[in-house]
Amino acid sequence: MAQKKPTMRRQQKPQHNNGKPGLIISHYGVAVLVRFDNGEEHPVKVKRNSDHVVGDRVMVVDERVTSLERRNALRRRDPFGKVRTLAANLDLLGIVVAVRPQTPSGFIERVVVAARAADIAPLLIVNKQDLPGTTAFEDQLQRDFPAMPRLAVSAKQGDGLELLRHELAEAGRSALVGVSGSGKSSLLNALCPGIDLETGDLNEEDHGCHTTSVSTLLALPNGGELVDTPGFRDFSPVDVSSEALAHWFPGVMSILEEQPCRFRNCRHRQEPGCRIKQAVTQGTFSEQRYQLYLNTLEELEQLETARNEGRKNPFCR
Ligand SMILES: Nc1nc2c(ncn2[C@@H]2O[C@H](COP(=O)(O)OP(=O)(O)OP(=O)(O)O)[C@@H](O)[C@H]2O)c(=O)[nH]1
Ligand SMILES: [Zn+2]
Repeated sequence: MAQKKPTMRRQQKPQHNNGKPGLIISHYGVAVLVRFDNGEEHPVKVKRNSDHVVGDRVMVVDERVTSLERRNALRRRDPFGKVRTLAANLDLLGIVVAVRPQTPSGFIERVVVAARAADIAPLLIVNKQDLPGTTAFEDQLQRDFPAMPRLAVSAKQGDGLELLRHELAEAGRSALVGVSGSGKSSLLNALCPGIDLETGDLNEEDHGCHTTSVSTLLALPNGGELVDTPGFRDFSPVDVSSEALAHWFPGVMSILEEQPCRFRNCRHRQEPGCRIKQAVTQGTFSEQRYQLYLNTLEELEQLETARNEGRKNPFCR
């Protein structure tokens, strides 16, 4: 069948009314840098609390940015209860940890839950291999997260970077998360020589120190893209239903695959015949991790109750 000829009106429509498709590659708080599909890059103003993030496919019409539908997004609740989107359309999430500064207990578990629930593959990146104490730290990670893919690197000395480059190229689009000072910016600088991201001298007293203020998407020389996000000390997942939590929580499924709980909808609290409670009693699931599971479950249930009652996020201060 002959193709319908485009009308004159369509042909004459000015470019800016049609909108220009692109990708957000940097976020500056009040503006985003968009790489348009024609290769041009321009900053475009956005409202300070707009939900546009790095990795968003966008349409820009008359200097107004509209984010298109996301495949996924990494979101967390900040310490004030506000939901923050960190990046969109990710394939892999690198969780950067190091022997110093210590990653707070539960941080990795909660990031893993958020990543898995958003269909983003988590990868533990153990940085600062050059520091003493790393071997013992790695042994602990192996005991705590036996099923998690893990890579040992040193941004400073270059160890493991070839393998990391390969993983990132294979993955597609990745983001790095980790506590402040774990070395995310240093890793980006090492992987992308010449970008010169600001790195901070570690101040042991100032746990809240931030050296990264802008989130950026970088094209890696060997393939793949990487988003740098600011560091934070806690990671509270938001896009996980309380019912699904156990499914994503590290260490739970391997127990339930051996033998499930008596009740299919068991939340692993006080239900009779609960395999997770049993595993805690037998010492095969740590009491500390179980507490973390219960706390996260409680938080997610509170969020759901508030949502169902049309109330505001109960954690907002
Ligand atoms: N010894 C050693 N120090 C490192 C390594 N990687 C990073 N550092 C140091 O750790 C400190 C923090 O590094 P950054 O790259 O700024 O950490 P960050 O995770 O980006 O921190 P935020 O931007 O605050 O989130 C700096 O003093 C780095 O020089 C490493 O492999 N070995
Ligand atoms: Zn159970």
